[in-house]
Amino acid sequence: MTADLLRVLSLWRGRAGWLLAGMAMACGAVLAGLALLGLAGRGVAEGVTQAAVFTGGAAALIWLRPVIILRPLLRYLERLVTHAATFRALADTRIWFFRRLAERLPAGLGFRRAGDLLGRLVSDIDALDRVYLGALVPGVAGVAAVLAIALILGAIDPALAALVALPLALALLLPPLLAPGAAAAGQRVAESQGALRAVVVDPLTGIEDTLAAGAEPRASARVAREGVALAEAQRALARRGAWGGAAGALLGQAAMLGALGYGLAMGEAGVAAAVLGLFLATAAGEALGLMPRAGAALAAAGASARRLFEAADQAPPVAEPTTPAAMPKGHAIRIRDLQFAWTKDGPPVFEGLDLDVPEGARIALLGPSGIGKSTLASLLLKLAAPQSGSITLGGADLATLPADAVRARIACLTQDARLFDDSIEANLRIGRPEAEEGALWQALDRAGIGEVVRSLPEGLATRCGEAGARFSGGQARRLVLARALLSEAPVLILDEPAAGLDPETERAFLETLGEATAGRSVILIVHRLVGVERPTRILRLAAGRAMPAMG
Ligand SMILES: Nc1ncnc2c1ncn2[C@@H]1O[C@H](COP(=O)(O)OP(=O)(O)OP(=O)(O)O)[C@@H](O)[C@H]1O
Repeated sequence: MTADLLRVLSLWRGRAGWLLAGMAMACGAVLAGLALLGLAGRGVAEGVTQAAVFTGGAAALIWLRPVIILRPLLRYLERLVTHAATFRALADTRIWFFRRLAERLPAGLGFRRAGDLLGRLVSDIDALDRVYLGALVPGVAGVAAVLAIALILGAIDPALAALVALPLALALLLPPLLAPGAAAAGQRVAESQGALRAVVVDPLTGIEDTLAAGAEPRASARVAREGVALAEAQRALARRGAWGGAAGALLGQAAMLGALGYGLAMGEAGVAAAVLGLFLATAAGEALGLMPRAGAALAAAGASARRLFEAADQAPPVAEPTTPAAMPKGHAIRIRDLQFAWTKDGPPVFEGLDLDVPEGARIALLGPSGIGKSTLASLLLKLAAPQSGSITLGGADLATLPADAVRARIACLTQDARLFDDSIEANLRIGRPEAEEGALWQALDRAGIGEVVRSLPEGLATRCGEAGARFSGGQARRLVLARALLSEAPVLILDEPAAGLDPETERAFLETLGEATAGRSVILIVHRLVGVERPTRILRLAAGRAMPAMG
Protein backbone atom coordinates (compact mmCIF):
# COMPACT_ATOMS: atom_id res chain seq x y z
CA MET A 1 0.00 0.00 0.00
CA THR A 2 2.75 2.46 0.97
CA ALA A 3 4.60 1.88 -2.32
CA ASP A 4 1.40 2.51 -4.29
CA LEU A 5 0.64 5.69 -2.37
CA LEU A 6 4.20 6.96 -2.85
CA ARG A 7 3.86 6.26 -6.56
CA VAL A 8 0.67 8.32 -6.62
CA LEU A 9 2.57 11.21 -5.03
CA SER A 10 5.33 10.88 -7.60
CA LEU A 11 2.69 11.14 -10.35
CA TRP A 12 1.68 14.45 -8.79
CA ARG A 13 5.22 15.92 -8.80
CA GLY A 14 4.24 18.45 -11.46
CA ARG A 15 1.66 19.94 -9.08
CA ALA A 16 3.99 20.15 -6.07
CA GLY A 17 3.65 23.95 -5.91
CA TRP A 18 -0.15 23.83 -5.57
CA LEU A 19 -0.08 20.89 -3.20
CA LEU A 20 2.49 22.52 -0.89
CA ALA A 21 0.63 25.85 -0.99
CA GLY A 22 -2.55 24.04 0.13
CA MET A 23 -0.69 22.41 3.03
CA ALA A 24 0.83 25.77 4.02
CA MET A 25 -2.67 27.34 4.07
CA ALA A 26 -3.97 24.47 6.21
CA CYS A 27 -1.09 24.94 8.68
CA GLY A 28 -1.78 28.70 8.75
CA ALA A 29 -5.49 28.14 9.45
CA VAL A 30 -4.78 25.65 12.23
CA LEU A 31 -2.13 27.86 13.83
CA ALA A 32 -4.54 30.84 13.66
CA GLY A 33 -7.12 28.65 15.46
CA LEU A 34 -4.57 27.81 18.13
CA ALA A 35 -3.59 31.46 18.46
CA LEU A 36 -7.24 32.46 18.89
CA LEU A 37 -8.01 29.96 21.65
CA GLY A 38 -4.53 30.36 23.12
CA LEU A 39 -4.95 34.14 23.44
CA ALA A 40 -8.47 33.73 24.78
CA GLY A 41 -7.24 31.06 27.23
CA ARG A 42 -4.44 33.28 28.35
CA GLY A 43 -6.85 36.19 28.90
CA VAL A 44 -9.20 33.98 30.94
CA ALA A 45 -6.32 32.44 32.91
CA GLU A 46 -4.83 35.81 33.76
CA GLY A 47 -8.25 37.24 34.59
CA VAL A 48 -9.08 34.36 36.95
CA THR A 49 -5.74 34.21 38.68
CA GLN A 50 -4.80 37.89 38.47
CA ALA A 51 -1.31 36.70 37.58
CA ALA A 52 0.58 36.80 34.28
CA VAL A 53 1.01 33.45 32.56
CA PHE A 54 3.72 34.85 30.30
CA THR A 55 5.81 37.92 30.73
CA GLY A 56 4.78 40.53 28.16
CA GLY A 57 1.61 41.74 29.81
CA ALA A 58 -1.85 42.23 28.35
CA ALA A 59 -0.40 43.68 25.12
CA ALA A 60 -0.68 40.22 23.56
CA LEU A 61 -4.47 40.56 23.55
CA ILE A 62 -4.04 43.17 20.81
CA TRP A 63 -3.45 40.21 18.47
CA LEU A 64 -6.89 38.78 19.18
CA ARG A 65 -8.71 40.98 16.64
CA PRO A 66 -6.44 40.36 13.62
CA VAL A 67 -6.42 36.63 14.41
CA ILE A 68 -10.24 36.61 14.50
CA ILE A 69 -10.24 38.02 10.95
CA LEU A 70 -7.25 35.99 9.71
CA ARG A 71 -8.54 32.58 10.77
CA PRO A 72 -11.69 32.37 8.59
CA LEU A 73 -9.74 33.95 5.73
CA LEU A 74 -7.05 31.29 5.95
CA ARG A 75 -9.70 28.56 6.24
CA TYR A 76 -11.35 29.87 3.06
CA LEU A 77 -8.01 30.02 1.22
CA GLU A 78 -7.11 26.55 2.45
CA ARG A 79 -10.30 25.06 0.97
CA LEU A 80 -9.78 26.96 -2.26
CA VAL A 81 -6.14 26.02 -2.75
CA THR A 82 -6.31 22.40 -1.54
CA HIS A 83 -9.27 21.66 -3.79
CA ALA A 84 -7.69 23.43 -6.78
CA ALA A 85 -4.52 21.39 -6.15
CA THR A 86 -6.52 18.15 -5.94
CA PHE A 87 -8.49 18.80 -9.13
CA ARG A 88 -5.28 19.47 -11.04
CA ALA A 89 -3.48 16.43 -9.63
CA LEU A 90 -6.46 14.15 -10.36
CA ALA A 91 -6.87 15.54 -13.88
CA ASP A 92 -3.17 14.75 -14.54
CA THR A 93 -3.66 11.23 -13.16
CA ARG A 94 -6.69 10.68 -15.41
CA ILE A 95 -4.74 11.69 -18.51
CA TRP A 96 -1.80 9.48 -17.47
CA PHE A 97 -4.07 6.50 -16.87
CA PHE A 98 -6.00 7.02 -20.11
CA ARG A 99 -2.75 7.06 -22.11
CA ARG A 100 -1.48 3.92 -20.40
CA LEU A 101 -4.77 2.16 -21.12
CA ALA A 102 -4.77 3.28 -24.76
CA GLU A 103 -1.35 1.67 -25.20
CA ARG A 104 -2.45 -1.55 -23.53
CA LEU A 105 -6.05 -2.10 -24.60
CA PRO A 106 -5.56 -3.26 -28.20
CA ALA A 107 -5.85 -6.98 -28.64
CA GLY A 108 -7.36 -7.48 -25.20
CA LEU A 109 -6.09 -6.44 -21.82
CA GLY A 110 -7.99 -8.79 -19.60
CA PHE A 111 -9.95 -5.80 -18.24
CA ARG A 112 -12.57 -5.85 -20.93
CA ARG A 113 -15.53 -4.96 -18.74
CA ALA A 114 -16.25 -1.40 -19.79
CA GLY A 115 -17.88 -0.58 -16.44
CA ASP A 116 -14.88 -1.76 -14.47
CA LEU A 117 -12.47 0.25 -16.62
CA LEU A 118 -14.71 3.29 -16.35
CA GLY A 119 -14.73 2.78 -12.58
CA ARG A 120 -10.96 2.70 -12.46
CA LEU A 121 -10.73 5.81 -14.62
CA VAL A 122 -13.31 7.80 -12.66
CA SER A 123 -13.95 6.66 -9.10
CA ASP A 124 -10.62 5.00 -8.29
CA ILE A 125 -8.85 8.17 -9.41
CA ASP A 126 -11.34 10.32 -7.48
CA ALA A 127 -10.65 8.24 -4.36
CA LEU A 128 -7.01 9.29 -4.54
CA ASP A 129 -8.02 12.76 -3.32
CA ARG A 130 -8.15 11.21 0.14
CA VAL A 131 -4.37 10.78 0.11
CA TYR A 132 -4.06 14.55 0.04
CA LEU A 133 -7.29 15.98 1.47
CA GLY A 134 -7.92 13.18 3.97
CA ALA A 135 -4.40 12.40 5.17
CA LEU A 136 -1.58 14.69 4.01
CA VAL A 137 -3.26 18.06 4.61
CA PRO A 138 -4.72 17.23 8.06
CA GLY A 139 -1.52 15.33 8.91
CA VAL A 140 0.79 18.26 8.20
CA ALA A 141 -1.60 20.72 9.91
CA GLY A 142 -1.82 18.33 12.89
CA VAL A 143 1.97 18.14 13.20
CA ALA A 144 2.17 21.96 13.09
CA ALA A 145 -0.50 22.21 15.83
CA VAL A 146 1.16 19.65 18.13
CA LEU A 147 4.59 21.28 17.68
CA ALA A 148 3.13 24.74 18.43
CA ILE A 149 1.39 23.45 21.58
CA ALA A 150 4.57 21.71 22.73
CA LEU A 151 6.56 24.91 22.21
CA ILE A 152 4.03 27.24 23.92
CA LEU A 153 3.45 24.99 26.94
CA GLY A 154 7.12 23.97 27.03
CA ALA A 155 7.98 27.65 27.58
CA ILE A 156 5.85 27.53 30.78
CA ASP A 157 6.66 24.03 32.03
CA PRO A 158 8.00 21.05 30.04
CA ALA A 159 5.91 18.70 32.23
CA LEU A 160 2.70 20.43 31.15
CA ALA A 161 3.88 20.32 27.52
CA ALA A 162 4.46 16.57 27.80
CA LEU A 163 1.08 15.93 29.47
CA VAL A 164 -0.87 17.79 26.77
CA ALA A 165 1.22 17.31 23.62
CA LEU A 166 2.06 13.60 23.99
CA PRO A 167 -1.51 12.25 23.69
CA LEU A 168 -2.03 14.62 20.76
CA ALA A 169 1.15 13.34 19.09
CA LEU A 170 -0.17 9.79 19.56
CA ALA A 171 -3.37 10.80 17.74
CA LEU A 172 -1.14 11.80 14.82
CA LEU A 173 0.23 8.28 14.68
CA LEU A 174 -3.23 6.72 14.38
CA PRO A 175 -3.50 6.84 10.55
CA PRO A 176 -0.24 5.01 9.79
CA LEU A 177 -1.05 2.54 12.59
CA LEU A 178 -4.65 1.90 11.50
CA ALA A 179 -4.24 2.02 7.71
CA PRO A 180 -2.62 -1.43 7.21
CA GLY A 181 -5.43 -3.09 9.22
CA ALA A 182 -8.04 -1.32 7.08
CA ALA A 183 -6.23 -2.15 3.81
CA ALA A 184 -8.17 -5.37 3.18
CA ALA A 185 -11.50 -3.61 3.86
CA GLY A 186 -10.46 -0.78 1.51
CA GLN A 187 -9.57 -3.35 -1.16
CA ARG A 188 -13.00 -4.99 -0.83
CA VAL A 189 -14.75 -1.60 -1.20
CA ALA A 190 -12.77 -0.73 -4.34
CA GLU A 191 -13.39 -4.18 -5.87
CA SER A 192 -17.11 -4.08 -5.05
CA GLN A 193 -17.41 -0.63 -6.61
CA GLY A 194 -15.76 -1.95 -9.78
CA ALA A 195 -18.02 -5.01 -9.87
CA LEU A 196 -21.16 -2.92 -9.31
CA ARG A 197 -20.20 -0.52 -12.08
CA ALA A 198 -19.56 -3.43 -14.44
CA VAL A 199 -22.95 -5.08 -13.84
CA VAL A 200 -24.68 -1.72 -14.35
CA VAL A 201 -22.78 -0.57 -17.45
CA ASP A 202 -22.57 -3.88 -19.35
CA PRO A 203 -26.34 -4.52 -19.72
CA LEU A 204 -27.03 -0.82 -20.29
CA THR A 205 -24.46 -0.60 -23.10
CA GLY A 206 -26.39 -3.27 -24.97
CA ILE A 207 -29.82 -2.31 -23.61
CA GLU A 208 -31.68 -3.41 -26.78
CA ASP A 209 -30.18 -6.90 -26.51
CA THR A 210 -30.83 -7.01 -22.77
CA LEU A 211 -34.50 -6.12 -23.22
CA ALA A 212 -34.98 -8.28 -26.32
CA ALA A 213 -33.63 -11.32 -24.47
CA GLY A 214 -35.84 -10.57 -21.45
CA ALA A 215 -32.63 -10.43 -19.39
CA GLU A 216 -33.58 -7.29 -17.48
CA PRO A 217 -34.77 -9.07 -14.27
CA ARG A 218 -31.54 -11.08 -14.14
CA ALA A 219 -29.50 -7.92 -14.73
CA SER A 220 -31.45 -6.12 -11.94
CA ALA A 221 -30.85 -9.03 -9.58
CA ARG A 222 -27.10 -8.86 -10.29
CA VAL A 223 -27.11 -5.10 -9.61
CA ALA A 224 -28.96 -5.70 -6.31
CA ARG A 225 -26.48 -8.45 -5.31
CA GLU A 226 -23.44 -6.30 -6.04
CA GLY A 227 -25.10 -3.37 -4.25
CA VAL A 228 -25.48 -5.46 -1.08
CA ALA A 229 -21.87 -6.64 -1.34
CA LEU A 230 -20.68 -3.03 -1.69
CA ALA A 231 -22.74 -1.87 1.29
CA GLU A 232 -21.25 -4.71 3.38
CA ALA A 233 -17.69 -3.79 2.34
CA GLN A 234 -18.36 -0.11 3.08
CA ARG A 235 -19.75 -1.00 6.52
CA ALA A 236 -16.57 -2.93 7.33
CA LEU A 237 -14.42 0.04 6.31
CA ALA A 238 -16.66 2.46 8.23
CA ARG A 239 -16.26 0.25 11.34
CA ARG A 240 -12.49 0.67 11.06
CA GLY A 241 -12.97 4.44 10.71
CA ALA A 242 -15.25 4.44 13.78
CA TRP A 243 -12.63 2.66 15.88
CA GLY A 244 -10.12 5.27 14.76
CA GLY A 245 -12.58 8.04 15.64
CA ALA A 246 -13.09 6.63 19.15
CA ALA A 247 -9.33 6.28 19.70
CA GLY A 248 -8.79 9.85 18.49
CA ALA A 249 -11.50 11.22 20.80
CA LEU A 250 -9.95 9.33 23.71
CA LEU A 251 -6.51 10.78 23.05
CA GLY A 252 -7.99 14.31 22.76
CA GLN A 253 -9.62 13.86 26.16
CA ALA A 254 -6.39 12.48 27.57
CA ALA A 255 -4.69 15.77 26.56
CA MET A 256 -7.40 17.77 28.41
CA LEU A 257 -7.13 15.50 31.44
CA GLY A 258 -3.38 16.03 31.33
CA ALA A 259 -3.88 19.81 31.60
CA LEU A 260 -6.44 19.36 34.40
CA GLY A 261 -4.20 16.92 36.25
CA TYR A 262 -1.33 19.38 35.98
CA GLY A 263 -3.50 22.15 37.49
CA LEU A 264 -4.59 19.90 40.34
CA ALA A 265 -1.05 18.71 41.04
CA MET A 266 0.46 22.19 40.96
CA GLY A 267 -2.23 23.82 43.07
CA GLU A 268 -2.88 27.56 42.76
CA ALA A 269 0.45 28.19 41.05
CA GLY A 270 -0.50 25.93 38.16
CA VAL A 271 -4.11 27.03 37.56
CA ALA A 272 -3.37 29.70 34.93
CA ALA A 273 -1.06 27.40 32.90
CA ALA A 274 -3.58 24.54 33.20
CA VAL A 275 -6.38 26.77 31.86
CA LEU A 276 -4.18 27.74 28.92
CA GLY A 277 -3.33 24.04 28.37
CA LEU A 278 -7.05 23.21 28.35
CA PHE A 279 -7.81 25.88 25.77
CA LEU A 280 -4.95 24.70 23.56
CA ALA A 281 -5.97 21.05 23.83
CA THR A 282 -9.50 22.06 22.79
CA ALA A 283 -8.12 24.03 19.84
CA ALA A 284 -6.05 21.01 18.81
CA GLY A 285 -9.31 19.03 18.46
CA GLU A 286 -10.11 21.08 15.35
CA ALA A 287 -6.74 20.30 13.80
CA LEU A 288 -6.67 16.63 14.73
CA GLY A 289 -10.35 15.91 14.17
CA LEU A 290 -9.75 14.38 10.74
CA MET A 291 -6.73 12.32 11.76
CA PRO A 292 -8.48 9.19 13.11
CA ARG A 293 -10.46 8.79 9.88
CA ALA A 294 -7.32 9.38 7.81
CA GLY A 295 -6.33 5.72 8.41
CA ALA A 296 -9.44 4.43 6.62
CA ALA A 297 -9.05 7.15 3.97
CA LEU A 298 -5.47 6.04 3.30
CA ALA A 299 -6.56 2.41 3.10
CA ALA A 300 -9.31 3.24 0.58
CA ALA A 301 -6.98 5.41 -1.49
CA GLY A 302 -4.29 2.70 -1.33
CA ALA A 303 -6.76 0.10 -2.65
CA SER A 304 -7.82 2.40 -5.49
CA ALA A 305 -4.18 3.11 -6.34
CA ARG A 306 -3.55 -0.67 -6.48
CA ARG A 307 -6.40 -1.16 -8.95
CA LEU A 308 -5.15 1.67 -11.12
CA PHE A 309 -1.56 0.46 -11.27
CA GLU A 310 -2.70 -3.12 -11.83
CA ALA A 311 -4.42 -2.00 -15.06
CA ALA A 312 -1.80 0.58 -16.02
CA ASP A 313 1.16 -1.77 -15.55
CA GLN A 314 -0.02 -4.55 -17.84
CA ALA A 315 2.64 -5.16 -20.44
CA PRO A 316 1.65 -3.50 -23.73
CA PRO A 317 0.80 -6.11 -26.37
CA VAL A 318 3.72 -4.97 -28.50
CA ALA A 319 6.82 -3.45 -26.92
CA GLU A 320 8.05 -0.25 -28.53
CA PRO A 321 11.64 -0.47 -29.90
CA THR A 322 14.07 1.17 -27.47
CA THR A 323 16.03 2.76 -30.35
CA PRO A 324 13.57 2.98 -33.23
CA ALA A 325 14.89 2.74 -36.79
CA ALA A 326 14.27 5.57 -39.26
CA MET A 327 11.06 5.15 -41.26
CA PRO A 328 11.78 3.68 -44.69
CA LYS A 329 10.77 5.54 -47.88
CA GLY A 330 8.85 2.69 -49.48
CA HIS A 331 5.79 0.87 -48.22
CA ALA A 332 5.98 -2.59 -49.79
CA ILE A 333 4.98 -5.24 -47.24
CA ARG A 334 6.80 -8.55 -47.06
CA ILE A 335 5.88 -11.31 -44.62
CA ARG A 336 8.12 -14.34 -44.21
CA ASP A 337 7.57 -17.56 -42.26
CA LEU A 338 5.23 -15.85 -39.80
CA GLN A 339 4.18 -17.86 -36.75
CA PHE A 340 1.52 -16.45 -34.49
CA ALA A 341 -0.86 -17.56 -31.73
CA TRP A 342 -2.88 -15.14 -29.59
CA THR A 343 -1.94 -16.96 -26.38
CA LYS A 344 1.10 -19.03 -25.46
CA ASP A 345 -0.85 -22.27 -25.23
CA GLY A 346 -3.58 -21.29 -27.70
CA PRO A 347 -3.99 -22.69 -31.21
CA PRO A 348 -1.71 -21.12 -33.82
CA VAL A 349 -3.40 -18.72 -36.23
CA PHE A 350 -0.42 -18.57 -38.62
CA GLU A 351 2.10 -21.31 -39.22
CA GLY A 352 4.68 -20.16 -41.76
CA LEU A 353 2.68 -17.44 -43.51
CA ASP A 354 4.43 -15.80 -46.51
CA LEU A 355 2.81 -12.78 -48.15
CA ASP A 356 3.95 -9.96 -50.42
CA VAL A 357 2.07 -6.72 -50.92
CA PRO A 358 4.10 -4.67 -53.41
CA GLU A 359 3.54 -0.91 -53.59
CA GLY A 360 0.28 -0.13 -55.38
CA ALA A 361 -0.93 -3.78 -55.29
CA ARG A 362 -4.54 -4.61 -54.47
CA ILE A 363 -4.60 -7.95 -52.68
CA ALA A 364 -7.88 -9.66 -51.97
CA LEU A 365 -7.53 -11.92 -48.95
CA LEU A 366 -10.25 -14.54 -48.64
CA GLY A 367 -10.98 -17.14 -46.05
CA PRO A 368 -13.67 -18.55 -43.82
CA SER A 369 -14.62 -16.96 -40.54
CA GLY A 370 -12.01 -17.34 -37.80
CA ILE A 371 -9.12 -18.19 -40.15
CA GLY A 372 -7.04 -15.15 -39.16
CA LYS A 373 -7.85 -12.35 -41.63
CA SER A 374 -8.35 -9.70 -38.92
CA THR A 375 -5.41 -11.12 -36.97
CA LEU A 376 -3.20 -10.32 -39.94
CA ALA A 377 -4.44 -6.72 -39.82
CA SER A 378 -3.59 -6.58 -36.08
CA LEU A 379 -0.05 -7.83 -36.81
CA LEU A 380 0.46 -5.26 -39.57
CA LEU A 381 -0.77 -2.44 -37.30
CA LYS A 382 1.53 -3.58 -34.47
CA LEU A 383 -1.43 -4.34 -32.21
CA ALA A 384 0.06 -7.81 -31.85
CA ALA A 385 3.56 -9.15 -32.44
CA PRO A 386 4.52 -12.41 -34.19
CA GLN A 387 6.20 -15.14 -32.14
CA SER A 388 8.65 -15.72 -35.00
CA GLY A 389 9.16 -14.85 -38.65
CA SER A 390 9.34 -11.32 -40.01
CA ILE A 391 7.19 -8.52 -41.33
CA THR A 392 8.93 -5.71 -43.19
CA LEU A 393 7.58 -2.38 -44.38
CA GLY A 394 9.63 -0.77 -47.15
CA GLY A 395 12.41 -3.21 -46.23
CA ALA A 396 12.52 -2.27 -42.52
CA ASP A 397 11.57 -4.81 -39.87
CA LEU A 398 8.23 -3.71 -38.35
CA ALA A 399 9.55 -4.57 -34.87
CA THR A 400 12.18 -1.80 -35.19
CA LEU A 401 9.66 0.88 -36.21
CA PRO A 402 7.58 3.00 -33.79
CA ALA A 403 3.90 1.94 -33.75
CA ASP A 404 2.63 5.51 -34.35
CA ALA A 405 4.74 5.88 -37.48
CA VAL A 406 3.63 2.46 -38.78
CA ARG A 407 -0.04 3.41 -38.26
CA ALA A 408 0.56 6.66 -40.18
CA ARG A 409 1.61 4.46 -43.13
CA ILE A 410 -0.97 1.70 -42.76
CA ALA A 411 -4.59 2.73 -42.21
CA CYS A 412 -7.23 0.16 -41.40
CA LEU A 413 -10.98 0.00 -41.59
CA THR A 414 -11.69 -2.66 -38.99
CA GLN A 415 -14.73 -4.91 -39.07
CA ASP A 416 -16.27 -3.20 -36.05
CA ALA A 417 -15.05 0.35 -36.72
CA ARG A 418 -17.32 2.71 -34.83
CA LEU A 419 -18.49 6.28 -34.95
CA PHE A 420 -17.86 8.44 -31.90
CA ASP A 421 -20.46 10.65 -30.26
CA ASP A 422 -19.32 13.78 -32.09
CA SER A 423 -20.04 15.58 -35.37
CA ILE A 424 -19.62 13.82 -38.73
CA GLU A 425 -16.79 16.23 -39.45
CA ALA A 426 -14.92 15.40 -36.23
CA ASN A 427 -15.43 11.69 -36.89
CA LEU A 428 -13.97 12.02 -40.37
CA ARG A 429 -11.01 14.12 -39.27
CA ILE A 430 -9.80 11.68 -36.59
CA GLY A 431 -6.99 10.35 -38.75
CA ARG A 432 -6.35 13.59 -40.68
CA PRO A 433 -7.26 16.62 -38.55
CA GLU A 434 -6.02 19.18 -41.08
CA ALA A 435 -8.06 17.78 -44.02
CA GLU A 436 -9.78 20.44 -46.18
CA GLU A 437 -13.56 20.41 -46.38
CA GLY A 438 -13.36 19.45 -50.07
CA ALA A 439 -11.43 16.30 -49.11
CA LEU A 440 -14.14 15.41 -46.57
CA TRP A 441 -16.86 15.61 -49.22
CA GLN A 442 -14.75 13.64 -51.70
CA ALA A 443 -14.31 10.83 -49.17
CA LEU A 444 -18.03 10.90 -48.33
CA ASP A 445 -18.97 10.73 -52.03
CA ARG A 446 -16.56 7.86 -52.64
CA ALA A 447 -18.08 5.96 -49.76
CA GLY A 448 -21.55 6.61 -51.22
CA ILE A 449 -22.85 8.69 -48.31
CA GLY A 450 -22.23 12.24 -49.61
CA GLU A 451 -25.86 12.80 -50.70
CA VAL A 452 -27.23 11.66 -47.33
CA VAL A 453 -24.95 14.07 -45.45
CA ARG A 454 -25.82 16.94 -47.83
CA SER A 455 -29.51 16.38 -47.13
CA LEU A 456 -29.03 16.72 -43.35
CA PRO A 457 -30.00 20.19 -42.04
CA GLU A 458 -26.75 20.45 -40.13
CA GLY A 459 -24.63 18.74 -42.80
CA LEU A 460 -21.11 17.91 -41.57
CA ALA A 461 -21.94 19.33 -38.13
CA THR A 462 -24.61 16.64 -37.55
CA ARG A 463 -23.84 14.68 -34.41
CA CYS A 464 -23.52 10.92 -34.84
CA GLY A 465 -24.86 9.93 -31.39
CA GLU A 466 -23.33 7.28 -29.19
CA ALA A 467 -21.69 4.58 -31.36
CA GLY A 468 -23.31 6.26 -34.39
CA ALA A 469 -26.86 5.63 -33.09
CA ARG A 470 -28.16 8.57 -35.21
CA PHE A 471 -27.52 6.55 -38.40
CA SER A 472 -28.62 3.20 -39.78
CA GLY A 473 -26.06 0.37 -39.71
CA GLY A 474 -25.31 0.76 -43.43
CA GLN A 475 -25.01 4.56 -43.22
CA ALA A 476 -22.67 4.30 -40.23
CA ARG A 477 -20.54 1.78 -42.14
CA ARG A 478 -20.25 4.17 -45.08
CA LEU A 479 -19.21 6.99 -42.76
CA VAL A 480 -16.39 4.94 -41.22
CA LEU A 481 -15.42 3.90 -44.73
CA ALA A 482 -15.19 7.59 -45.68
CA ARG A 483 -12.96 8.09 -42.65
CA ALA A 484 -10.61 5.34 -43.85
CA LEU A 485 -10.56 6.76 -47.38
CA LEU A 486 -9.71 10.21 -46.02
CA SER A 487 -6.54 8.88 -44.47
CA GLU A 488 -3.40 9.62 -46.50
CA ALA A 489 -1.71 6.37 -45.48
CA PRO A 490 -0.19 4.68 -48.55
CA VAL A 491 -1.39 1.25 -47.38
CA LEU A 492 -5.07 0.62 -46.68
CA ILE A 493 -6.42 -2.47 -44.98
CA LEU A 494 -10.14 -2.76 -45.61
CA ASP A 495 -11.60 -5.49 -43.40
CA GLU A 496 -15.03 -6.37 -44.85
CA PRO A 497 -15.49 -2.76 -46.05
CA ALA A 498 -18.93 -3.41 -47.47
CA ALA A 499 -20.32 -5.23 -44.42
CA GLY A 500 -23.78 -3.89 -43.64
CA LEU A 501 -24.30 -2.34 -47.07
CA ASP A 502 -27.15 -3.51 -49.28
CA PRO A 503 -26.00 -5.59 -52.29
CA GLU A 504 -26.46 -2.68 -54.71
CA THR A 505 -24.40 -0.23 -52.65
CA GLU A 506 -21.83 -2.92 -51.92
CA ARG A 507 -21.35 -3.50 -55.64
CA ALA A 508 -21.27 0.23 -56.39
CA PHE A 509 -18.66 0.83 -53.70
CA LEU A 510 -16.46 -2.10 -54.67
CA GLU A 511 -16.61 -0.97 -58.30
CA THR A 512 -15.24 2.42 -57.32
CA LEU A 513 -12.67 0.92 -54.98
CA GLY A 514 -9.94 1.23 -57.60
CA GLU A 515 -10.62 4.93 -58.08
CA ALA A 516 -11.12 5.58 -54.35
CA THR A 517 -7.80 3.98 -53.44
CA ALA A 518 -5.77 4.94 -56.52
CA GLY A 519 -2.02 4.97 -55.94
CA ARG A 520 -2.22 3.05 -52.65
CA SER A 521 -1.62 -0.54 -51.71
CA VAL A 522 -4.86 -2.16 -50.59
CA ILE A 523 -5.40 -5.34 -48.61
CA LEU A 524 -9.04 -6.16 -49.07
CA ILE A 525 -10.22 -8.69 -46.49
CA VAL A 526 -13.47 -10.36 -47.54
CA HIS A 527 -15.33 -13.64 -47.15
CA ARG A 528 -16.14 -13.72 -50.85
CA LEU A 529 -15.57 -11.63 -53.96
CA VAL A 530 -18.52 -9.96 -55.69
CA GLY A 531 -16.62 -9.88 -58.98
CA VAL A 532 -16.08 -6.17 -59.46
CA GLU A 533 -13.12 -5.63 -57.13
CA ARG A 534 -10.43 -6.10 -59.79
CA PRO A 535 -7.70 -7.18 -57.37
CA THR A 536 -4.15 -7.57 -58.65
CA ARG A 537 -3.90 -10.82 -56.68
CA ILE A 538 -6.32 -13.08 -54.88
CA LEU A 539 -5.07 -15.10 -51.93
CA ARG A 540 -6.89 -17.54 -49.74
CA LEU A 541 -5.94 -18.09 -46.10
CA ALA A 542 -6.02 -21.72 -45.04
CA ALA A 543 -4.24 -23.72 -42.37
CA GLY A 544 -2.17 -20.75 -41.25
CA ARG A 545 -0.82 -19.93 -44.71
CA ALA A 546 -1.78 -17.83 -47.72
CA MET A 547 -2.15 -19.49 -51.11
CA PRO A 548 -3.24 -18.27 -54.53
CA ALA A 549 -6.96 -18.64 -55.12
CA MET A 550 -9.17 -18.42 -58.12
CA GLY A 551 -11.93 -15.85 -57.44
N1 LIG B 1 -7.76 -10.58 -29.37
C1 LIG B 1 -7.80 -11.91 -29.49
N2 LIG B 1 -7.42 -12.70 -28.46
C2 LIG B 1 -7.44 -14.04 -28.55
N3 LIG B 1 -7.84 -14.71 -29.65
C3 LIG B 1 -8.23 -13.99 -30.71
C4 LIG B 1 -8.24 -12.56 -30.68
N4 LIG B 1 -8.67 -12.13 -31.89
C5 LIG B 1 -8.94 -13.23 -32.62
N5 LIG B 1 -8.67 -14.35 -31.92
C6 LIG B 1 -8.76 -15.74 -32.41
O1 LIG B 1 -7.89 -15.86 -33.54
C7 LIG B 1 -8.52 -16.61 -34.57
C8 LIG B 1 -8.58 -15.76 -35.84
O2 LIG B 1 -9.51 -14.71 -35.64
P1 LIG B 1 -9.72 -13.54 -36.70
O3 LIG B 1 -10.60 -12.52 -36.08
O4 LIG B 1 -8.41 -13.10 -37.20
O5 LIG B 1 -10.50 -14.32 -37.84
P2 LIG B 1 -11.16 -13.75 -39.17
O6 LIG B 1 -10.62 -14.59 -40.27
O7 LIG B 1 -10.95 -12.29 -39.27
O8 LIG B 1 -12.67 -14.07 -38.88
P3 LIG B 1 -14.00 -13.29 -39.36
O9 LIG B 1 -14.06 -13.45 -40.84
O10 LIG B 1 -15.09 -13.98 -38.65
O11 LIG B 1 -13.81 -11.89 -38.93
C9 LIG B 1 -9.89 -17.02 -34.05
O12 LIG B 1 -9.77 -18.35 -33.57
C10 LIG B 1 -10.17 -16.07 -32.91
O13 LIG B 1 -10.92 -16.70 -31.91
